[in-house]
Amino acid sequence: MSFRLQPTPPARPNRCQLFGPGSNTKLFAKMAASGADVINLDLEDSVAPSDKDQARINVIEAINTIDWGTKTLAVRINSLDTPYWYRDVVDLLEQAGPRLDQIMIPKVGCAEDIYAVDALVTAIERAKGRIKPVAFEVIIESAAGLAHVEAIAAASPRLQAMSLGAADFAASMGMQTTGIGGTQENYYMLQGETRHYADPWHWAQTAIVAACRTHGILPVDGPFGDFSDDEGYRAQARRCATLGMVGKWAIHPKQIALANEVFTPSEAAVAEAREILAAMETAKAQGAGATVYKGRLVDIASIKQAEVIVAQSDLIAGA
Ligand SMILES: CC(C)(COP(=O)(O)OP(=O)(O)OC[C@H]1O[C@@H](n2cnc3c(N)ncnc32)[C@H](O)[C@@H]1OP(=O)(O)O)[C@@H](O)C(=O)NCCC(=O)NCCSC(=O)C[C@H](O)C(=O)O
Ligand SMILES: [Mg+2]
Repeated sequence: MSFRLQPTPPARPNRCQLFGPGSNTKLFAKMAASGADVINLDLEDSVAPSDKDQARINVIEAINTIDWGTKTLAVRINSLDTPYWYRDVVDLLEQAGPRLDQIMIPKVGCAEDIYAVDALVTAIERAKGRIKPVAFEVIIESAAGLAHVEAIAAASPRLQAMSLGAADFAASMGMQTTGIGGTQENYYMLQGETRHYADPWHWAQTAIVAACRTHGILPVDGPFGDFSDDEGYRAQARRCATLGMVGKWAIHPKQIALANEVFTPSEAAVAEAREILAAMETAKAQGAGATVYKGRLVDIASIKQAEVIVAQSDLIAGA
């Protein structure tokens, strides 16, 4: 371990991020009443170019007038290769009230993208006397984004969360698929006649988790497009939770409960983690750094592992 301690990410629940197009005002109240921890009002790819201006107006009005409870409230702006993004930032920062928590920056390719948005946001906050600094979340969804993921994670103290955007990522990488997340038909190894399916998103997710954990940011998995496939969503979410991600997007309300279920540690997992902590307390009192729990080794590293589970559970219980 480096002598530098690993920073802790923001202590807020981020199990499910529910998306809705900024052009579809009928969804806003339903999103506010949902069980999602984070709301992402979208100005980007779910909004047609002809609707961009109106969507921006809708979103600002919704931020200022709807009761969003204790949810983290975020807006996905347009990407830096479009003519829309600066107007998104200016209007949001000038016209949306303090209830706006976060701006999500899509298609980030390098740390300088964050620097550019940070400079604009900082200038407007100073000019307008905004007290609460707006946080950032970013989407890694291009080859460049993944190649520069660690520098991006280090780019601004505003950065709180980072997601993998499977659709744009697949396109940027030239992947032969139109699926958004999940199992891919041609990604398998052959053993005799049997196909063993592997996970083509795994390496990108792992790189994101490592960058996030290095810099105290919440790692999140992005969309799962087939919202008729609950078990497919669950399977991908479980793999992400196992890898260290804290949550996943929902692009339809039926995915919210699935995300909350997977990213809330089960009672059994929490009970086991507490038993490991107790076993290690007993071991330490006897001068031992390792002991046996249910027939397997537990040692000082097991304390940290168990503390991760207990901390996740406490965070959600206290939210
Ligand atoms: C996908 C949808 C267009 C489907 O909408 P719809 O046909 O209306 O679905 P249903 O009829 O099944 O809806 C049932 C009820 O649920 C409400 N609803 C639907 N969607 C939402 C929502 N997002 N939030 C809250 N409530 C919602 C309907 O109004 C129905 O209500 P009721 O009539 O009262 O029963 C639609 O779900 C949708 O627009 N989803 C969000 C799409 C989106 O935001 N996409 C952007 C994120 S994904 C992305 O950008 C890719 C990423 O960047 C990458 O690169 O990977
Ligand atoms: Mg995208």
